[in-house]
Amino acid sequence: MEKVVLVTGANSGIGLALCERLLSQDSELQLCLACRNMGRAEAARSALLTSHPGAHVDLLHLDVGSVRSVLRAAQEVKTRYPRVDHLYLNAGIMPNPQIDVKAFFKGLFSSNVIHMFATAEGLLTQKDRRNSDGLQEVFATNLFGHFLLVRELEPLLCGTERSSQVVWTSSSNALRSAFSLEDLQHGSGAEPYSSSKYATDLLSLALNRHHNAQGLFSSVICPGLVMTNMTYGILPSFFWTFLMPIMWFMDVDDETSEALYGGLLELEKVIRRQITEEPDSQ
Ligand SMILES: NC(=O)C1=CN([C@@H]2O[C@H](COP(=O)(O)OP(=O)(O)OC[C@H]3O[C@@H](n4cnc5c(N)ncnc54)[C@H](OP(=O)(O)O)[C@@H]3O)[C@@H](O)[C@H]2O)C=CC1
Ligand SMILES: CC(C)CCC[C@@H](C)[C@H]1CC[C@H]2C3=C(CC[C@]12C)[C@@]1(C)CCC(=O)C[C@@H]1CC3
Repeated sequence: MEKVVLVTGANSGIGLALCERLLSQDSELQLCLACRNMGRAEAARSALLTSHPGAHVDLLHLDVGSVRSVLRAAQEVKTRYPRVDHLYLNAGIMPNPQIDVKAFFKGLFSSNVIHMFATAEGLLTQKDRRNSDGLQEVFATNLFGHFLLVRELEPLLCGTERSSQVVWTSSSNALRSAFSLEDLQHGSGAEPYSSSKYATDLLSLALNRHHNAQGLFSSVICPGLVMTNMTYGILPSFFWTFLMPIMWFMDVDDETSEALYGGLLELEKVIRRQITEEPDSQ
């Protein structure tokens, strides 16, 4: 049976790249691009069909920052599909980002430099505002609209014979220090993005607690630093050209992960030898 996969914010950046990858891995799936800007959604669909002719790619209008739009879109999904196998909650915004240049140069010469480049902690603030539903826009878009979508699609995600996966695009910029239960929407702080991403991580945990028994499994991913409209909104592209080599230099993960892999293979050899040489104690 064809898998039904729905991706929010699928018309650009990470969402569109994800759709490309999904179709490369399974050309049979029914892919639904859930987007706010339908012009860009059409263009994304054409691009996907050019690289994957014959693929099944649908469009759905969804503004995750609007409660009415989420309810309407969820209703539409229920009429179109019998279930949703994978739900990628990827749409996100970081409005009016400001960089604290002083903190950046201070961090550059501190022992905290890698952490600063990896998480942007202490570097970034945003200017948020209330939307027409009376919610803080970053919270509404990055978290609450998606929460509502999951709630509305529960019948298609839970209780079916197969399990379903909900995957959130979170961030290394998810900061506990930015989040408060007393101010869920981060109306009074200057780090709504970090707060919304930390809340995303918490919500994913809670969804597992509430829904694993019904076959819904939630997880978060952090894509690292990716050049998209979001990052080009933080600094203009020529800046990134200069910064990228430093970013690669800072990225120790590949090397460390390879070293870990090698270490584990060595340990595996030792352990295997040990259990074949030692008599079973039981
Ligand atoms: N780039 C990076 O380095 C990182 C990004 N992320 C996360 O990745 C996700 C994707 O961002 P990225 O690809 O970088 O940036 P882009 O700006 O390229 O993509 C954001 C996507 O979200 C959509 N979107 C924004 N607001 C809404 C809305 N109200 N309703 C529906 N869709 C909406 C945009 O569509 P539209 O055309 O309508 O604007 C666009 O498709 C975000 O959640 C972001 O926080 C996480 C870590 C790092
Ligand atoms: C002042 C300038 C010369 C240099 C500033 C560097 C910063 C622009 C970047 C350093 C770490 C980056 C980062 C992000 C944005 C750009 C930096 C702050 C993200 C917050 C982008 C979106 C995410 O979700 C996570 C990223 C973490 C690292």
